[in-house]
Amino acid sequence: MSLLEVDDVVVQFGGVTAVNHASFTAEAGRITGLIGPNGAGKTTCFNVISGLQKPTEGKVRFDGKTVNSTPVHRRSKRGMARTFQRLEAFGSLTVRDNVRVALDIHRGLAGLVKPGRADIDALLERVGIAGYAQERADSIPTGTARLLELARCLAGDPKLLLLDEPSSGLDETETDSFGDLLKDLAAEGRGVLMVEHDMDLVMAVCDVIHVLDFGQVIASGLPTAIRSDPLVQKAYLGYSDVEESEMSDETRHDLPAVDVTTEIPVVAGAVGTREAGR
Ligand SMILES: Nc1ncnc2c1ncn2[C@@H]1O[C@H](COP(=O)(O)OP(=O)(O)OP(=O)(O)O)[C@@H](O)[C@H]1O
Repeated sequence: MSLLEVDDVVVQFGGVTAVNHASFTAEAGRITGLIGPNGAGKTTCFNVISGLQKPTEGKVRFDGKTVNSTPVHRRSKRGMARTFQRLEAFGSLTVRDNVRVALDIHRGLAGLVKPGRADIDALLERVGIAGYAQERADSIPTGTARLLELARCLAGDPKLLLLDEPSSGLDETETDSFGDLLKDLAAEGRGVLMVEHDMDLVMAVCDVIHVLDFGQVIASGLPTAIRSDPLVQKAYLGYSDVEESEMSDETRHDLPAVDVTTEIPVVAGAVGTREAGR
C-alpha cells in the first residue's frame, strides 16, 4: 500500500479541466517528483491532496484511508505537511519564533509540553538556517524563507511532505545541500512529493517521477526513463528527439528558446534550467 494514492482525480474549474483523470502514488521513504509544463495541473493536484481543493471526481488515499472529506487540519494531524510556492511564514516574527509557533501548534495538538530552545535550534540547524534565527522572516532571502517553511513543516514530524518548488531562490551549493536533506528525510521513512522546476535537482534526487501535461499523467518512472521519454520531451519542448531532425527551420523558430543541442533535452528544457527556476 502506498503512503499516498491519487486515484483517477478530475478537477474542473468551469470549462477548464485542470486535472484530467490523474492517478499516481508517492511512497514512504521515497522522493517522488511531480513535474510538467506551466499550467499542467501540478498545484491543483497539491491542492486536492492537501484538502484545499475538492476533486470533481476521483479519490485521494493517505496512509490507508480515503481523505476526500477530511479537512486540511485533520490531514495535517494525520501526518501530511505542505509548503507553498507563495511563502507563508509570519513576516514580523523572527525565524526562530516562526519555528516556535509551528512547534507550539503541533505539540498543542498532541497535548505535549511547550518546545524548548533545543528543539527549535535542532530544526533550524537541520534545514541549515540557524544563522538567520534572530532575523525577521520578512527580511531573509527567498531561498532561506523556503527552508524556514520546511522547518515549520518538520515541526509536525510529518509522514508525507508536499513541497511546492522548494528550491527556488537557492543557489547551486544550497540546492545541493537541500537535495542531501531531502534524501535524509526520505531515509527516515518519510514520503516526499515535490513539484520542482529545477530538473537537475529532480533528476538527482527523485526515486520516481510523474509527469503531468494538460492535467494528465503522461509518464511515470525512474528519472532515466523520464529523461528519454518522447512524450515528456514533446510536452516540455514541443517535439521529441526523433522529430527534431525532421523539423524545418521555420517550425524550430516557433519553439521555446531552449538549448536543443544538449544530450538530455528534458533537463535543458524550458522549465528545466537552474537559472530559469530562480
Ligand atoms: N481557481 C482556478 N480557476 C480557474 N482555473 C484555474 C484555477 N486554478 C488553476 N486553474 C487552471 O488550471 C490549470 C492548471 O493550473 P495549475 O496551477 O494547477 O498548474 P501548474 O502545473 O501548477 O502550473 P505552474 O507550473 O505554472 O504553477 C491552468 O490552466 C490554470 O489556469
